[in-house]
Formats: sequence, C-alpha cells, structure tokens
Amino acid sequence: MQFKLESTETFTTCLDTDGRVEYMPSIFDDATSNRLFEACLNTLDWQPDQLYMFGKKITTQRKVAWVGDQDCSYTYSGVKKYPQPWTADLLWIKNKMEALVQYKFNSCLLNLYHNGSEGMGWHSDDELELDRNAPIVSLSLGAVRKFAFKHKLHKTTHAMFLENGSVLVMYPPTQEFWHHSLLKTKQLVSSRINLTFRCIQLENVD
Ligand SMILES: O=C(O)CCC(=O)C(=O)O
Ligand SMILES: [Fe+2]
Repeated sequence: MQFKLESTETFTTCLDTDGRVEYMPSIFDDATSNRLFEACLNTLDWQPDQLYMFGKKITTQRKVAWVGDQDCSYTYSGVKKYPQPWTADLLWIKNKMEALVQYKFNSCLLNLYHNGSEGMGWHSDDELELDRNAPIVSLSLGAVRKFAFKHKLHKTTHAMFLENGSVLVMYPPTQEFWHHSLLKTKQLVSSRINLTFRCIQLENVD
C-alpha cells in the first residue's frame, strides 16, 4: 500500500522552557491518516492496559499495543511488556518519523481511545529503559483530542489539540520537568489512535 506524506510544514514550538515540544499538523493527509488508522486498528493485537492506582490494579477501557524490535522489552506502569513485531505499515511510519527528527527508534507504544470518556492521566515518559537523550515522537490518528503539559514544580500548564495526522515531538529534558495528559472530554468524539515512537536502551534490559 502506498501512502502520501504531506509536503513539509514547519513545526510550532508549544513549549520551550525545561524542555522543548514541537507540533506539526498534517504530516499525513486525511485519507492517508484514515488508512493508517484502520491498518493499526485491524492488524495489531490490542489489549487493555493495566496499571496500579493507590495500590489497586486497574484495567483500562483504553487499549494498548506495544510494537518493537525483538530484543526490546519495556516496563510500563510497573508491568513488563514484550513487543509485537513491526508491521509493514508501522515500519513505513517509523521511517518517516525518523527522517523527521533525525533519530532512530526501536519501539512504538500505541494507545486506542474508543471515545471521549477514555484518556490518559498525568505522567511523564521517564521509564528507566528509555534513552533519556532521545526525543519521543507522537503521531495522532483519528479524533482530535486535547493534550496538556503541567510543570512538575510550578504547575504551569500548556494545552493543545492534537489533530488527525499530526506529530508532536517531545525533546529532552521535557520528561524530567513536565507531566503530560490526554484529557477526557464530554463531547461526542470518535476513536483515536496515538503512536509514540520511543528509543529503548538495550543495555538496561535483562
Ligand atoms: O495519546 C496521547 O496523545 C498520549 C499518549 C501518551 O502520553 C503515552 O503513550 O505515553
Ligand atoms: Fe506519555
């Protein structure tokens, strides 16, 4: 399947203190984004996420799929994950993202939000396995959703909408200083898939 990459647009800098976050809308046109959404939805093994909140195990409505090189494993919210193999579509997307930020990724965490009642709470992507010097590239497919950053110390917030086919890049040391969240909404919204391309340091993996 051939996909179209929109001509290069410029990044908007959303955050430039204690890290750097850049947003680029329309990396893929709508038709391509929709095809990629369907491809991810239909070809990956989606599982509920499991996390611990106040010591209690929670199973989310939101679904996750973890994809990566064979030797990658990853601890997410205290649970060890083994990756699914890359599909041709995901490898194609990975190459585009790598060209965009000039960095190589070995894994991708995908989240599927069925509607506005599903989101992701405040956190930072600072797991020990992650290469702290690598950017995290986040591609959004499907419904437009609000995403926000909150500074860990002075609690300043920055919010933005992540559109179909857009990319948000979080450069180091953003994760050290800021939490981020995908906010829930009472508005009627269709489903959304988010892909975060990450770089796992293999030396730290047992
Ligand atoms: O859905 C999103 O845009 C954010 C997902 C996220 O923060 C994560 O996967 O760590
Ligand atoms: Fe995150």
